Amino acid sequence: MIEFINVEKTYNNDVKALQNINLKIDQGEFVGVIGLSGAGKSTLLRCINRMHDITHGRLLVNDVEVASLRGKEVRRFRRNVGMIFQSFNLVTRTTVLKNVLVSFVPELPLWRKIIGVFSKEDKIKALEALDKVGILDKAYVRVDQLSGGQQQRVALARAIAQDPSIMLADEPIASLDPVTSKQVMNDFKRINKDFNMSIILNIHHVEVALEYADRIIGIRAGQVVYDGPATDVTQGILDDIYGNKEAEVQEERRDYV
Ligand SMILES: Nc1ncnc2c1ncn2[C@@H]1O[C@H](COP(=O)(O)OP(=O)(O)OP(=O)(O)O)[C@@H](O)[C@H]1O
Repeated sequence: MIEFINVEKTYNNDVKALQNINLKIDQGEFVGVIGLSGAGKSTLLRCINRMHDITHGRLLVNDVEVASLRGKEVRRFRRNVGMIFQSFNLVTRTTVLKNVLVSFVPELPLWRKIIGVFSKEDKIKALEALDKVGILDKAYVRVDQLSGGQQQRVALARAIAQDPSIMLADEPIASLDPVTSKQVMNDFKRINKDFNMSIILNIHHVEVALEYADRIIGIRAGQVVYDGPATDVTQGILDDIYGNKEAEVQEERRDYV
C-alpha cells in the first residue's frame, strides 16, 4: 500500500508543487493521475520512489517510511518500485536483452559489472520479462532498430524484470501514436491483472486514462481535486480538474458588462 499523509513538496525555488496530499493506494490498483501541465503529477510520482524528497508529512510505501531510507536501502527500495519514462531511457546502440539485463546491475558484484557477465538465471529472468510484454523475438535486436512502441515495451520489460510490486509511469505514451499507445496501455493492464502489480501513471490523454485506469486522481495546483472511480468522472469533474476556460471567460464577460 502507498499512503500519503498530509504530504507537501516545496522545491528549492519555493514552488509548492504538492499541498495537503492524503491518499491511500492499495496493492493491485490501476490509478491514472491527470491534471494540467505543472499541476504536480510528476512530482507526486517521483516522491513515491524517492526521486524527490517530500518536505512535510509522511509517505509510506508497503509500511516503509520513504524519507527514512538511506544509501543502500534506497537502492533496494527502488527495485520494488519500477519506473517508466516518456523517453524510454534505453541504451539504443545495444541489444534489447542487454538493456533488460542492466536492471540487475545494482545487485551484481563489481567484477561482473566490469566484464559484463550475467548469470544464466539473470538471462532467463530477462527473457521471461520480454516474453511477458510480447517481444521475446526481439531479444537480440539492437534497440535503435525498434519502433517507439517496441522500445517502450523494452523499458517495461526492464522494469518488470526486477519483479516490483509497484510500477510508476510518467507519461508513458506521450510520444507514441494512438495505435501503439493502445498496445502499451494494454501491456500495463495485463501486468496489473496478471501480477497484481500496482500501476500509477501520469497521463495527458484523459480519454485513455478513463478507459484503462480503475481509479482517477485529479490534481490541480498541487492539490487533489478528485479521487474516485474512473467510471464516475463527469464533465463537471473534468472542469474542476482542468478548469473550464469557456465558463471562466463567460463569467469575466458578465462581470465586465
Ligand atoms: N526540479 C524542480 N525544481 C523546481 N521546481 C520544479 C521542479 N520540478 C517541477 N517543478 C515545479 O513544480 C510544479 C509541478 O511540476 P510537475 O512537473 O510535478 O507537474 P506536472 O503536472 O507533472 O506537469 P507536466 O504535465 O507538464 O509534466 C511546476 O510548477 C514546476 O515548475
